[in-house]
Amino acid sequence: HSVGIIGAPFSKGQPRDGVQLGPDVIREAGLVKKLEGQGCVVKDYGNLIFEDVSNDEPIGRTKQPRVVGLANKQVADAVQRVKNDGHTCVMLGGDHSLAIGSIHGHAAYRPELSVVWVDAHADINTPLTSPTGNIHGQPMSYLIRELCTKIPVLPNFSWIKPCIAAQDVVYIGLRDVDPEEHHILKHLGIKTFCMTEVDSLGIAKVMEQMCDHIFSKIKKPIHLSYDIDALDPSVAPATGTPVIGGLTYREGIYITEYVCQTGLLSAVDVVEVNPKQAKREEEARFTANVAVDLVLGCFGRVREG
Ligand SMILES: CN[C@](CCCC[B-](O)(O)O)(CCN1CCCCC1)C(=O)O
Ligand SMILES: [Mn+2]
Ligand SMILES: [Mn+2]
Ligand SMILES: [Mn+2]
Repeated sequence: HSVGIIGAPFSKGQPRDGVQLGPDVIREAGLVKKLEGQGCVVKDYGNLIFEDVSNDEPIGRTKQPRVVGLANKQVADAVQRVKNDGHTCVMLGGDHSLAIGSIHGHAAYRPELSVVWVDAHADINTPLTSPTGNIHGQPMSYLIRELCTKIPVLPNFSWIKPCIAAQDVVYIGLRDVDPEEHHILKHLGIKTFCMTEVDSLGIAKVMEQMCDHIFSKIKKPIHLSYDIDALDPSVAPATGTPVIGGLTYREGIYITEYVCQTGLLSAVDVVEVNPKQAKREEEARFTANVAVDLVLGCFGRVREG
């Protein structure tokens, strides 16, 4: 595997300080050395440098639109460049608003994508349905073609062209979905495997049925967007919006191993690691180590040795 890593130290899609430290704590947990140790060729493109935007007043309830729009344009260009250079792209967040740029840049390189969204949350609020105005709860609404009529004009967002079809999206791990989001998921008929289905089917069947769904027509490259809060807080405590009843470490890793063996993984985001949300230092380190293990699973680490 040839891997290109981009660090995106960005936090303005949500209100809690610390998630901008995610890329460096994940690197400090040995990501590059461990990938090389399992035979990957790794190019670390370093961290993007995000300019601040002064007077970034909310538009309606939507917070920090200008700095989020600007940052995601940089992410989109960087991801497209990593793909053009021939690597599978690993984007280290930073908050989940960064998926706007990551998926947009990936789709610019490969227009036909399937998106596997692993998260406690659906992140599909529109600016008008969001209860918080935090854009990390909204990224999918800017990307899914069928929602384009629901998105108001926002400063620094005009470059974004919806690039994903609802039928090419699958969710795994949902357990904290806002009512308006649930309406959107149902209305668009988006395939979801919430935690109830993970329990009733088991993770192996979930992955089989997920692939049946996204590969039902043609096999498209996979964009895996992995929010660390999909995992149970006992496994990944250092994150901004923890929700109990999450994926076990084994289920979380199984998802990455399964996606790896499809041979179709083209880009992966690992987001919402926030060391400052940990009660103790070792919780931050533990969460970073789990994030590293998820990436290793994406690139061929098998637990049998
Ligand atoms: C579920 N939607 C939330 C959370 C989004 C999490 C983003 B992620 O990237 O971490 O997945 C929360 C909305 N609730 C907050 C508490 C009161 C009820 C609404 C939102 O702010 O939209
Ligand atoms: Mn998320
Ligand atoms: Mn989440
Ligand atoms: Mn469901």
